[in-house]
Amino acid sequence: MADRMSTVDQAHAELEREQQHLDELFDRRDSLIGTVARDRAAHLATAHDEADRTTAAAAVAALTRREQELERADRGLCFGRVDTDEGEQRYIGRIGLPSEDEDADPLLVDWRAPAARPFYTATAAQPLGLHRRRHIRTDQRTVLSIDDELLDAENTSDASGLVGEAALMEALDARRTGAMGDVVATLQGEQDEIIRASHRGCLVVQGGPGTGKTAVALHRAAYLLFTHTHLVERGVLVVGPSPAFLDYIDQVLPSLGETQVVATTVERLLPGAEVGRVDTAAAAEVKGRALWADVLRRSVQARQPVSRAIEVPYDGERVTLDEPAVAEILARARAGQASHHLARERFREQAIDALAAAALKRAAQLLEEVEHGFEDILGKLDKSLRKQAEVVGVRSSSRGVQVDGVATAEDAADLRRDLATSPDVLAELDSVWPTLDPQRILGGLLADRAVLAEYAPELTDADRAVVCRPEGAAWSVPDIALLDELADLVGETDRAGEVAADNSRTLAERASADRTWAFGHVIVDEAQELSAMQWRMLVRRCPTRSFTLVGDVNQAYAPGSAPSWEDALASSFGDRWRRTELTISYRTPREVMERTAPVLAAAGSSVEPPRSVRSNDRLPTRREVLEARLVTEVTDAARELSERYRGGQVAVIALPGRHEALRAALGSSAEGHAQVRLVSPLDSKGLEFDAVVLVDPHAVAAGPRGWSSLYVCMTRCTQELHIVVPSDGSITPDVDVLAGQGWSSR
Ligand SMILES: Nc1ncnc2c1ncn2[C@@H]1O[C@H](COP(=O)(O)OP(=O)(O)OP(=O)(O)O)[C@@H](O)[C@H]1O
Repeated sequence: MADRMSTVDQAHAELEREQQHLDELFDRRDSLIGTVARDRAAHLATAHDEADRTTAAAAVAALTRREQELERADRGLCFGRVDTDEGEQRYIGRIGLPSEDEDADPLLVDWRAPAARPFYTATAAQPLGLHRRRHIRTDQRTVLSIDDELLDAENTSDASGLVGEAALMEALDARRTGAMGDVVATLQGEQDEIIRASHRGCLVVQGGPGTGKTAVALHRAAYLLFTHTHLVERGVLVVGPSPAFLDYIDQVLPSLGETQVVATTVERLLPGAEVGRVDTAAAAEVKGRALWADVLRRSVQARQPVSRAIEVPYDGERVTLDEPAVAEILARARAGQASHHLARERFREQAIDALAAAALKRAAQLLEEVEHGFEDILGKLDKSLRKQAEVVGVRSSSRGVQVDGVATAEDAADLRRDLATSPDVLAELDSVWPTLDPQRILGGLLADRAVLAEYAPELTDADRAVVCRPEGAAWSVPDIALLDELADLVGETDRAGEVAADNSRTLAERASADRTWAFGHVIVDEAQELSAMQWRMLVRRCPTRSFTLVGDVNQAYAPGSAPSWEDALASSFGDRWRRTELTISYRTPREVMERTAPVLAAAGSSVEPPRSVRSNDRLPTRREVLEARLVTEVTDAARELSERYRGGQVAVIALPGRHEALRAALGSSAEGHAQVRLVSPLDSKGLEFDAVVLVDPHAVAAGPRGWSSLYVCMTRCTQELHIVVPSDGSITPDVDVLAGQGWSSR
């Protein structure tokens, strides 16, 4: 008893010590916020003119970012400590806090710093110079509990290979809130390795459901921005599968103090193009094929200008360029890899130069004639000559016309400017080389099967039939990648990109407004869903090809999505990518995960589902009911779960055709109970809930990519899965992989 008391006392004393330390950290953080605010005010106060303000802008932006980072760090400011063999204690936190004494060690080490690494990777077998790892659980400024792991060779408690197992299990068992949180306090070794991998080239992270791919991808974004300062300038692009998914992950990066990130879906990447239509699966598959790059190039090439003579009015005279001269200018403008609009811009510049030279030559000729005494021509020239005379050095006076015959550079520049701003000249040049509108080109191409046959001979008649649509119809998600390809071929018309150049705007605003913005790194979640044309679109956003792609080929849903990473990436990355794997499922309990093996096999996969880190003894249930009773049964199950998982999230996953009836019956969730959400299989991708009621799974499996879709639906729960099967539905025994052992009937 005495021993037990002393252990309790000891634990209490440790808790007190950690509380004291946390208080000191918060004091330091608060004082740093004050310093940053004062520094920022000083920068602004000393900026007297525009040039000062421009110089100060970068420093002010950096200070603002630091202030936001400090302010947001109050949840889990410090979450860990490592004790080294040398007797050093190093605290690990969400951000770094320097000591007031510049020569002293930091008070808190940022989780991304190299010095924090052993916290995530040390094991009893490989202690990396540590003898203790401590997880510190806090609520704002209060220490709630501490949990120690001793990293001695005799300690076999980490045989699971998990880091901070107690803290991890507590995090995984917690109620879901509907928003993803960061996992910075409990990152595991295999995740840490991926987060810190080199940012160069393309890294593919394959992992089954719940293995932490999304978590790893987002923490990697934060790590890369912390470690490689050049990325802060260009930002990191995070591409997710749907707006619902972006809402779900919305808070993770801000909680990690990151603002230099643009999170979006692939179809929102093209400024000015809106999606308002859903393609059939067949149309989406055809539109995703890489061959469209050639089809679209041909359709732009067919709109190349044809050489012809140019004639423009200028001060009562006609200035002309003959056809061979225009042909030469066109050829010069087109040389190299320039886009349609960039080449057009060159053409206009050179054509105006040539017209100006022709106008000067014509005026000089006229003046020569004047010098030789053709008074009648003088009369004819009258007003127009006076104007041109200024250009070529003719001075008129009451005593008549004086000619020196030489145009100054300034005169020539004036004439050129006159031509370059003349509406007649611009209209003539436009008619030779008009601007192109990607939306009109694609609209025209998809509206006419004969045109499509001309430009897309690679497609079959059946393919062309499925992609044809009425002119003026709204755009679909796959159309956006085609529009983006066209936008790239035709190039920008005004290259200024006012918003993109406006340094007072956030990086997200500037980058989102500019199709040509080059990001420092791109992270793609659910990357297995992207088509070849969408990959091309993304590669254009990062010319250095610095990518992290996370996904699971076994969860692929998109029509035509590739069966392997090799196939998916061949057209855009060739073999210039490396692959790594996440193997442990943190989300889905073992009891549920085991039931997915036959589904995965039916989906055509040869791999096993990932190993679950948890078991909770709750067998998934299967209830068979008559169709007429199905809505009642689902509603009752959802209500029961909603009460059991108070404060959490329950999902009813059903095909959209069942939503109307289910929504009406489910109504709104009772006060204090778990929120019940009705989602389609597609929308459930990437999300998670405490418990899931899956409606008519055989109908899900019967749809396109059905088994993969069913695999996704079954792996969304952190605690319980219940399936409701209509007993008068069409389950053929040989496909009923949801029967047999491992299911409970209640
Ligand atoms: N190291 C960790 N500590 C605590 N929680 C973790 C950890 N790794 C993952 N998780 C949690 O596990 C769950 C699944 O993670 P995540 O959504 O990143 O998996 P995923 O591989 O993207 O899943 P899916 O492919 O099914 O969408 C999340 O709740 C996440 O917060």
